[in-house]
Amino acid sequence: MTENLDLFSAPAPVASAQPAIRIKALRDQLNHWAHQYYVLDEPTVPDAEYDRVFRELQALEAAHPDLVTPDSPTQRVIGAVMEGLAPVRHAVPMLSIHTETDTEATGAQAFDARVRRELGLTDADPAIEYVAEPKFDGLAMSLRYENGRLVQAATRGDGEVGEEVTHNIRTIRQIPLTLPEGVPPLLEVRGEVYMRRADFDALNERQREQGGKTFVNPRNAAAGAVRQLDSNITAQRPLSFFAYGLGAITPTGDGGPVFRTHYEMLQTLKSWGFPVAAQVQIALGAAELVAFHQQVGASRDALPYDIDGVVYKVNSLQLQRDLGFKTREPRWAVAHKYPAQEMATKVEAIDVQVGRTGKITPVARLAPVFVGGVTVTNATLHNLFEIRKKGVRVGDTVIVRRAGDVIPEVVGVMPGNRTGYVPNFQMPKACPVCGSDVVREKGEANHRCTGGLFCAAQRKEAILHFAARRAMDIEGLGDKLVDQLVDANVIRTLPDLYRLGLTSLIALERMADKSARNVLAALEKSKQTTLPRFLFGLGLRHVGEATAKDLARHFGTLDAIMDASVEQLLQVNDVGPVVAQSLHTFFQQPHNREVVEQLRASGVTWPEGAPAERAPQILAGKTVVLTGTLPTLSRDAAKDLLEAAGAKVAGSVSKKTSYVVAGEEAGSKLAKAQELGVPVLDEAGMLALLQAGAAAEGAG
Ligand SMILES: NC(=O)c1ccc[n+]([C@@H]2O[C@H](COP(=O)([O-])OP(=O)(O)OC[C@H]3O[C@@H](n4cnc5c(N)ncnc54)[C@H](O)[C@@H]3O)[C@@H](O)[C@H]2O)c1
Ligand SMILES: [Zn+2]
Repeated sequence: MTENLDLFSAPAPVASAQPAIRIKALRDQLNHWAHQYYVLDEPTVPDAEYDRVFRELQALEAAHPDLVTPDSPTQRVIGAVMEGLAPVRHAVPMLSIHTETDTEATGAQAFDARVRRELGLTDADPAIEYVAEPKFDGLAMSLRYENGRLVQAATRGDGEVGEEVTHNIRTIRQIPLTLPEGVPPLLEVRGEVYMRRADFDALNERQREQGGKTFVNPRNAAAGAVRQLDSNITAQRPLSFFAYGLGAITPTGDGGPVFRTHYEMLQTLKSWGFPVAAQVQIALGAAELVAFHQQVGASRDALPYDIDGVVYKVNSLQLQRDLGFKTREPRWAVAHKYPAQEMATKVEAIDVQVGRTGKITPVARLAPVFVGGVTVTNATLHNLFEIRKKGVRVGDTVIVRRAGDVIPEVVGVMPGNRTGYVPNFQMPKACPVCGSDVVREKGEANHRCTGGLFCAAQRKEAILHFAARRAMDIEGLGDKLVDQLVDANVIRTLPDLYRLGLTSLIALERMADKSARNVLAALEKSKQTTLPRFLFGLGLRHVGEATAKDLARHFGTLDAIMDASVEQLLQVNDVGPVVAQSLHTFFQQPHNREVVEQLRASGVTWPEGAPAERAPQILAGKTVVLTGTLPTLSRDAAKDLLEAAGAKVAGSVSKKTSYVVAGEEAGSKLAKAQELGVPVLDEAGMLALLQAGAAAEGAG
């Protein structure tokens, strides 16, 4: 391997000196990589590197035809049969496709010119009709149907002999198991098994969370899934299929050819229930092939699956027969690639980034590399475990993948490129943005900053959460305004919200005087709240509305919660070790306590109660109806308070109603209460009742 890699990094001088030696070295290298790629489903170099070495070998062999041997990778389809899978001899060989490496226009023109020359056409003859298709990045599959039933599915293997994978292919829902009546008695449909990008990302995310093996790319994941011995594993890997051709076929009826053109064949396969890509289209002459290449290239990122190029095929099946085959590829088709989605480059440093929810993501700073159509200088390493598993260290040459709009990631390390000792990457102990402790919870793969409210990286998300309807309910404080406030550095921590003045608001772009006043009024109103809302609003990890209520009921006061030990927190309903530890860590951070104190100092307040066991259930068994708009409390906040005191909050007034709490524009419910003689309270009256009742109960 080391010897191979020396060659890989310093090809030129050897090449000129000893073509025979160089040719042998290149073949060994390609065979080695192909074994990892096709047999082990574990490529160790990007396709672009493989292709580059492949082209070098092709060029050398072209210059020294006497050195060409039939076993050269340029002369045969590479592949093998995995142990445990039965070999299948293909009735019609499954070939490769010649790759046109020229630029957009010249690639298609070169192919068209070659086809015309081989068919003996002159400039006077009309343009040739082609079918242009996406080149799906998966693995080739041959599906054999006898009398309309799927009887065998086989991989390409070395083109002559593939692997039987029928048991696995049956788990793919897109592949019909039976065909409509009237199909040829023997029919081999060929196409590509692939994995959609979203399915691939979800699969890897799942693997990452469970600490399992992640896959380098969708092609690799699909190949691995298809070549399983246990079809239960395949069934858990979401695979898809596109049909693009035929193998053996017995003609129906009169024995004449079943199809005249490739396009007609694809349309028929579609009508029989096979997925055929919507992009497939007829193209007349080189010009339309070029247009197709451009058009599909422009929409490549938007496709839900990876393609590595497009394929041009002569449409007429008669012309295809006339053109025939070379050793490893048909003369009537060519693949025209796009810029690679995986490239090799060097890791110059590893930094960390703090996300909006505090997640700390290690990021590789890269030597700039052109991949997936853009220049990439950063790629995610996901988390510490992924770094360890892949063995990435600073200075390594790594494989970077950028497909679609997905953020670039490091998928692996090129083997054998490290020359000296390089220390392993370590997670920082303190958040690089705010300096708070960085922790990793038990059973979690990700590290997080505990800075929460204090951490600038988490500020926007934290403010939006705090202002949410179910939290502090600050009307008018939405996405755009929060972006503006944080970007202009007007708000750095939550307490800054309550320091907002008219001038600083109006200074913001597109902020009218009226809306500024509304925001200030909403802020003022939000100060009267409840403990569960306040707790929920702090956006503590794992503390949703229900947990916030449980905590408030159990401890009664915020101070009791902040000072609680992990053991004490564990006493609360539904609070497990993870939540207890996370809460405890949060309130141990001086920054977080300070934020809470400042909020209280700016006037945020709530009625505090006693711990749950002695909670004053002064309204136990009473029904209360809320109606109209209260001056300071929102409906939800008032409801929380009443329920905490044991009341049932009902929607309509009846004889059984104990109290009606009425605000402005109370309307018919107020009238009904007066009619039935039910006591009516305003907000102040309600609060007085709750406090007086609590005091009386506490004394008694
Ligand atoms: N990274 C590595 O180590 C490594 C090793 C070996 C090979 N490779 C890669 O494998 C590829 C070489 O493979 P190949 O010789 O199998 O050829 P190929 O994969 O480039 O082309 C032939 C294949 O294209 C597929 N295909 C997709 N869409 C198609 C369509 N519409 N019509 C027909 N066929 C379509 C079929 O599966 C067919 O077998 C190269 O891309 C190479 O980089 C990589
Ligand atoms: Zn931080």
